[in-house]
Amino acid sequence: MQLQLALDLVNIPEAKQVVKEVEAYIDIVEIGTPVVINEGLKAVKEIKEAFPDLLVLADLKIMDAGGYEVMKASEAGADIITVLGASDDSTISGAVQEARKQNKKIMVDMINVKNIEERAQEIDALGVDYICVHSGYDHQAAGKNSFEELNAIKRVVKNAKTAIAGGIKLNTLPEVIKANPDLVIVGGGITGHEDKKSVAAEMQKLIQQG
Ligand SMILES: O=C(CO)[C@H](O)[C@H](O)COP(=O)(O)O
Repeated sequence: MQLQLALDLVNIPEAKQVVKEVEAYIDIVEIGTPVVINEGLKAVKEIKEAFPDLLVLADLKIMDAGGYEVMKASEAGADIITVLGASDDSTISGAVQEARKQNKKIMVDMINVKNIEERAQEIDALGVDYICVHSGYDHQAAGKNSFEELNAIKRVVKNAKTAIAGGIKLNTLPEVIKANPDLVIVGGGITGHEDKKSVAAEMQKLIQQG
């Protein structure tokens, strides 16, 4: 099981500072959608250049033109790029095709997908690398999480790795670990703390203990 740090509410210098603090305890660093909106793919490029040994995920949440957008994120240095599960199969296939050409990986974000098991099965057959259940900020504000959805996709996904994101904190991580996803994505659960290093270290320790 791997740990991904999601950076959403920072500019590029702040992002570099946070990654420097926790890099020993994370496997993947995510340049979140708000960072890409504010700073562009330059944020991906600068983080990859500063931390070449970390995998960098560009959370573009692609909804259309999958091939083209994956190509642009790949040029910026992204190792993994996100596409929305709600998008058309042709968009997801286009993204996968381009990712194969560029030696990159595709994560499908299932945010707001209703028929989660059926859609996860269809998406798994398209050859994506990760399928991620995700309670976005607006769902989190309504007190929701994706723990049940993780169990649901784990029942049907045969090829892709599974991931979970959305409001995961140190106190809820043990429940997530029990469901055994391949990847746990944490944003505010790390970045919201003064001592980010200790929280990331504790999370990595819990993950290693299984
Ligand atoms: O993609 C996102 C929001 O759309 C976030 O990166 C993801 O939800 C993880 O952040 P947090 O742990 O703070 O919820």
